Amino acid sequence: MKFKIATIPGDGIGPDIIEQTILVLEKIGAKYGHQFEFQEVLAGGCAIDAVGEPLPQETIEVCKKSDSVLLGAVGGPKWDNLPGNGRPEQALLGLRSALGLYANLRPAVLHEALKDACPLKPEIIGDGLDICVVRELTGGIYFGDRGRRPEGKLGEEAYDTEAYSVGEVERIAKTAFDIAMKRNKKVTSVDKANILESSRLWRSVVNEVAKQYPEVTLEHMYVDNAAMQLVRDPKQFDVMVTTNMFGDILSDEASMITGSIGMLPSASLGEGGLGMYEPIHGSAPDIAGQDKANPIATVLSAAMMLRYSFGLEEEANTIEEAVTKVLNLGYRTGDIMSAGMKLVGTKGMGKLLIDAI
Ligand SMILES: NC(=O)c1ccc[n+]([C@@H]2O[C@H](COP(=O)([O-])OP(=O)(O)OC[C@H]3O[C@@H](n4cnc5c(N)ncnc54)[C@H](O)[C@@H]3O)[C@@H](O)[C@H]2O)c1
Ligand SMILES: CC(C)[C@H](C(=O)O)[C@@H](O)C(=O)O
Ligand SMILES: [Mg+2]
Repeated sequence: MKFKIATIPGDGIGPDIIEQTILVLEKIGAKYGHQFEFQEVLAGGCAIDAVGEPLPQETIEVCKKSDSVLLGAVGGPKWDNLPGNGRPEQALLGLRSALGLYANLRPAVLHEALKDACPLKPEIIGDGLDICVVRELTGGIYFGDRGRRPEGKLGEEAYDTEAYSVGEVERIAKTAFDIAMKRNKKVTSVDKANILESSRLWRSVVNEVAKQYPEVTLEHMYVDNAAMQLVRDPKQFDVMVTTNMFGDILSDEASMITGSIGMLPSASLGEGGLGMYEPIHGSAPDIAGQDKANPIATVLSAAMMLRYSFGLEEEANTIEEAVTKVLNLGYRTGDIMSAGMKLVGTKGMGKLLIDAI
């Protein structure tokens, strides 16, 4: 089969990890007889430098005409002093919103071979850890009214607003329950309903949606407690569903369950088949262009693309099995390195994965 993939390397380590992921996809294409057609487009800081804006219209058009989007990362210190709405990170929000990608799936799975890289105690890890964070992605405080008042005057204040509609909560709750039905049938909804009105609405809508899923156990948890419980007893979680900002923070925390933020992939999905796939980490300016970045989170995001956008389950499994195989052989990038293991760079890890496929 033939698939069109828009690629957005972006900034920092983005080009390093996307290069390896494209090579992995090409290998999958050769093995299974698929043709992946890649079209690279600009977004983020590199787009600001090239054309003066973080998200050129052409990028949105190319993404909309593609079968899916593969993104590296955007942002970096070079653009840190730009005003909020001109920053590289706005490209991400613009893409998520323009493509209607309201559901962000962030699976945190600890590979058996990486138990040593996980900072949690062996008795907490037990026989392994596997949590799926379902993050609402096109609403909440990221997209609410914001500004300064009175602008530029003495005593100026700044504000950001969190707002959620019933429909927005309903659809992300359904996504979470559907995923839980295919996993261990437990949903933990994370909010701050002891303070926020938007969270009180969130909680009541999640309770309503839960009635359609009698087999799933629903639990509500305040976000501060959830942050603590993720470290104290992560095994209590199966699917965690939460707001845009809480999901951003909790998924970085959950990434340590996997051993490193360089291991955690994501899929951003909407109503149609078009999805955007990206690692949850950022552009890691401290290691950019040094052949040090772990490409596995991006490679695993490509596996999610094959599964969710293209329906290529076997091909997705092949990528995931290749990751497991290479880790079992003892190869590690710096972020997941531990005693006695073999250190490789971004390119070396990419080559090992391709050979394993
Ligand atoms: N999706 C995205 O494009 C995205 C996500 C998060 C942050 N950002 C942006 O990235 C920039 C840097 O942000 P930050 O430093 O807060 O977060 P970051 O995720 O880029 O880096 C945090 C730490 O994790 C390490 N790290 C991240 N990915 C890694 C990988 N694949 N392999 C090995 N180590 C890795 C980095 O070296 C750094 O020490 C900022 O401009 C931020 O806005 C972009
Ligand atoms: C860079 C930033 C806008 C982005 C977010 O907060 O959504 C990132 O942290 C992520 O997790 O994808
Ligand atoms: Mg984040």
